[in-house]
Amino acid sequence: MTKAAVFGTGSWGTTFAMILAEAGNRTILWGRRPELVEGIQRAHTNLDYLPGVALPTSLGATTDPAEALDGADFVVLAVPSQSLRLNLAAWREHIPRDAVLVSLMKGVELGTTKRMSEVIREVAGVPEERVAVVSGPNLAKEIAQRQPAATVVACVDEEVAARLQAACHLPPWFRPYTNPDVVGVELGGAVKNVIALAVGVAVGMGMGDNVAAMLMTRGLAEISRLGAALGADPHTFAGLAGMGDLVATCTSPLSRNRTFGERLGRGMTLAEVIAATKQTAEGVKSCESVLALAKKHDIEMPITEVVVGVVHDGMSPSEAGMLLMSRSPKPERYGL
Ligand SMILES: NC(=O)c1ccc[n+]([C@@H]2O[C@H](COP(=O)([O-])OP(=O)(O)OC[C@H]3O[C@@H](n4cnc5c(N)ncnc54)[C@H](O)[C@@H]3O)[C@@H](O)[C@H]2O)c1
Ligand SMILES: O=P(O)(O)OC[C@H](O)CO
Repeated sequence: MTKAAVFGTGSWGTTFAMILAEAGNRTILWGRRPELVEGIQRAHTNLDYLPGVALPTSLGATTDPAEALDGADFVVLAVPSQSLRLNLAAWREHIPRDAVLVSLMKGVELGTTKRMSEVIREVAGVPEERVAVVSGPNLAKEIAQRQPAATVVACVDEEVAARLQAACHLPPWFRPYTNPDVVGVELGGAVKNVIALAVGVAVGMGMGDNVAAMLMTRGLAEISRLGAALGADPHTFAGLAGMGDLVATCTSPLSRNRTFGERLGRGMTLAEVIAATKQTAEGVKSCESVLALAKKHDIEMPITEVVVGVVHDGMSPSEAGMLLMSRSPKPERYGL
């Protein structure tokens, strides 16, 4: 039987572990906090991240990385992006030689501007054929409540992608598609969080659907421009990991990124919003690394730029709106 070790007992790590367990894989969750791990083992609940959700009784949990990794075929990583490097360095000695490392994370590393699959390859010392990414319109809470969802499993090795697809295919609940375009799938997931912050700010300011549609569409243009510079397949951005995830995240009140932006748009200070945010809103940190990555490749990302301004540099939401709307007029496909 295939074994999956899932690192991170947050909302998505736990939900994806539920899928893997119910799809018939021997699945174990690694978590930092003994009381949370004990709740999963004994009461089959994760009260902090998925209250009211009954976890499969077959789903194991441990605080010991060596126990989680022993005999694992898939090592699934679902910790906050900025913590991956340090965590993985502590786990790597226990990772089985042939295991496939799977990123569920949607961020870009600060400082290095590396995507999560790049960090994994570097820290674990594994070739790209053994690194996969899962990304798509996957709001964890909806999936944990057993609403249907689809996702994308990306790996340059199509046989590995197909194996992971089979491992997490759970009809009629969870439907994974494969895609060899790791760069595009990963970028779609990371950059949509930045655009969701922008949409949230606009919603918080009382703006309507025209503004949200404008930001989403021009946001997709930013994602596509950056993707083209990094060698992604442009078709990926029209798919689930591109437009699909952008729409889900920018329109759902369940999105932590959109909610974060909405609070800023309503006039809360950054410190107040951070204090009110209990879970990971990756775009808050990744907006800076995405912008740095864009600058490295000489790509214009005006929405990302004002998100960095509002979140980190004291720019007011109305100033950000003014800046975007006062840019020189251009053909729609400018820069694409
Ligand atoms: N929640 C979703 O709907 C969803 C869906 C798809 C992808 N993702 C992505 O999955 C990743 C994980 O998100 P999540 O929603 O599960 O986050 P979460 O905020 O719900 O949980 C984060 C988990 O990481 C742990 N953690 C926090 N800091 C840590 C550290 N320094 N070292 C180790 N563990 C640490 C927390 O205790 C918690 O278990 C993110 O990159 C997110 O963008 C989330
Ligand atoms: O809650 P968010 O904003 O982190 O978004 C969650 C998922 O990435 C949606 O696919």
